[in-house]
Amino acid sequence: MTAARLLARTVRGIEPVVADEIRERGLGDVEHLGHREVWFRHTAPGPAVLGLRTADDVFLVATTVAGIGRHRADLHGLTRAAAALPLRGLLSARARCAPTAEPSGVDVSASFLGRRNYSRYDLEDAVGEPLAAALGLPYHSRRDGAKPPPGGLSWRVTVTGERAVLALRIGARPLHRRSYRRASRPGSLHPPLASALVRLAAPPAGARLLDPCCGTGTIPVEAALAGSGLSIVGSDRDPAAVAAAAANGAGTGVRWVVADAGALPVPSGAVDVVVSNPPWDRQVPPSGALAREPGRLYRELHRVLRPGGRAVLLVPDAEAAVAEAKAAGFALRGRRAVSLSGRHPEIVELDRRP
Ligand SMILES: C[S@@+](CC[C@H](N)C(=O)[O-])C[C@H]1O[C@@H](n2cnc3c(N)ncnc32)[C@H](O)[C@@H]1O
Repeated sequence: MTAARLLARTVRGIEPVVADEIRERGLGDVEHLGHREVWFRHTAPGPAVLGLRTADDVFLVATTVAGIGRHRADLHGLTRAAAALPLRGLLSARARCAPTAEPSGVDVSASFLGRRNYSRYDLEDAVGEPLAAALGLPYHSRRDGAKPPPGGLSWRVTVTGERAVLALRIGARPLHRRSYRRASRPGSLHPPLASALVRLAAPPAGARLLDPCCGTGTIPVEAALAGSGLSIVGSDRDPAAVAAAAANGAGTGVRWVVADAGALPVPSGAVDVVVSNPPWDRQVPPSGALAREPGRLYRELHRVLRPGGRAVLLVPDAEAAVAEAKAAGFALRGRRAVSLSGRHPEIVELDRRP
């Protein structure tokens, strides 16, 4: 049996974390990592691929097409390739992963790097129209900001250099859209990134995990859903944020607390792992003790963590964070830059020195 090629898309900077999750869950053999992409293969992919928590979305690769330059005429090659796709095989592979009702239509989302003499909508139409015709379904263009109705077959075209990749989304909606998200607020963290932070912290089964600036609770909820029987507390100084977190985390067993991260109601050494994205200046400013004295966070984390405990934090200024963490008694284990919505924060991994 020929293996299906799959493509997981994610946040720039956490591709290796996604690759690890794919391997660990036995979802396939990782082939290579690209810009926001992880390519893998599986002989018979099943519904488990939709359980990937660190990916934004997962697709079946339909084909790759060379010779897609910067001229509009170059799109003809893509149109011919889309019209000739072996659709039956693709659709049955998708149905094995995600049994769905009869699709309502076809939609396409495209992206490319570099200057081109066509728009992303031209690219989408070049693929969407022949695909819809071959499938006997209506084509729902995204031109002028139109939103395709739910229940369609969603395709993705990515052009890098002169190579286009055409792929079919497996799930009915993007994986990053979590069904637990009832409440959102400014600064809510992208769930796959929250999940990646938890994986980097690698809490052992039954560990005590704390997010002292939990906002709407994305990190504690992702940690709870990862399912290794953790004992999790999410706290925040803002009661409205804690109420939102409690709504998002209903039924997860996470304990929610209103507290200032500079003076946590937690005994010394009572925490194994801290995972958090502390307040960012422009988005959600620090308040209370953290506004008066930013280094206070690291001293308080050092106090509540047991010796050898770990903190994984997403911070806007890694240089400043690492300096403060070292002064408080942490050792730097690693750091990696990520790109998200035009911003470039860093993940810093810290070990609490004994
Ligand atoms: C970037 S947001 C966290 C977002 C969160 N991860 C989510 O997904 O919603 C930072 C949070 O820090 C909180 N915060 C600001 N100052 C604080 C302090 N002194 N103690 C605890 N929380 C604080 C804010 O209320 C805000 O909810």
